[in-house]
Amino acid sequence: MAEEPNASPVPVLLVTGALGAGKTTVINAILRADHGLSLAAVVNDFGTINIDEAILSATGQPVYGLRNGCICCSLQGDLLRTLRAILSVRAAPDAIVIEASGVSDPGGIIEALFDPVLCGVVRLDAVVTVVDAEDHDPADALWTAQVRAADIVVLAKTAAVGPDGLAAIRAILTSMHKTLVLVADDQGSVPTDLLLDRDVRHPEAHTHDDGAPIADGRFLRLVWSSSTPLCLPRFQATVQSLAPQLARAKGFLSIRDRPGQGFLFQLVGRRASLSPVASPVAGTHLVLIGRAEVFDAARASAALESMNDA
Ligand SMILES: Nc1nc2c(ncn2[C@@H]2O[C@H](COP(=O)(O)OP(=O)(O)OP(=O)(O)O)[C@@H](O)[C@H]2O)c(=O)[nH]1
Repeated sequence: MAEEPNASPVPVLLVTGALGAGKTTVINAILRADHGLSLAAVVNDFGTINIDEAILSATGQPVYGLRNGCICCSLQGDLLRTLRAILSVRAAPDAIVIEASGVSDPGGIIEALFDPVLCGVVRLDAVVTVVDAEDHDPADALWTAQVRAADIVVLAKTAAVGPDGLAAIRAILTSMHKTLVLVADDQGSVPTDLLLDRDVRHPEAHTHDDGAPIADGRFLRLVWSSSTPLCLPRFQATVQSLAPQLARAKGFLSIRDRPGQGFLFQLVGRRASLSPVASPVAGTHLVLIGRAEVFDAARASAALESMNDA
């Protein structure tokens, strides 16, 4: 592969959901959105004609089609080959969006992404499950598997259901412990700040962005940086105290007891992780996205600052 040995793994957004739920529509909106990132999409139609590939190619971002199979089983080898091809171009994309076919259990794809060859060069960032607000079957095992795998649920076709219908599907998702639920508009648009890495990969764009509203004011973004290496237990305690207010958080950390080693921190839904990164990290740079109704950006910023108190 052509990428530099020390480059950080390219984040992968895995988009899953039932047949016809609205996955391609959502990916189309992600590829077209004004985030300034270069993306590549991998689509997996369960048929011989790759319609999704044709639709998404019109976005101008590179699209790679996997034909006539199902990534979760027979196409795993093809997925690995395709990801390697994407990463072998001179400038690797900022992120890769993979559309699973509607008949896929995302477990197989998630497993494929942890392939020993791939896991140093790509990193599963989030599983996004698109749910048709009008037409869904919570008794269906595949639907349940797709929703259970989700870090983020995107509700599509909500205009077709009234407030009661929306409340009903929200109640089902809440009972499945899905806390991060976004509502797509008719064009499939959702706030890409919650899905993509822009703030972390291009931090210079948001250094003075404390509590800025995003996504029609439903979320607030806080960017916090520090040149002082963090004390890990204090960081963990602070994140734990803030987590109930947060929809998403991520960033690069340097930790006092691990000089020279950078870490990537991720919080999505209820899942938090800290993983070492190959490239060196200068200081700490965090992006927190909180739910506007509960998130106090000033207090969160003060809590983060106090981690550096002697
Ligand atoms: N009215 C309405 N139609 C939608 C919305 N999202 C998707 N659709 C329509 O629903 C149909 C299926 O949408 P796709 O985005 O192709 O769904 P998909 O999940 O990619 O479908 P498969 O790849 O076949 O599994 C298309 O006709 C879309 O135009 C929405 O929010 N509102």
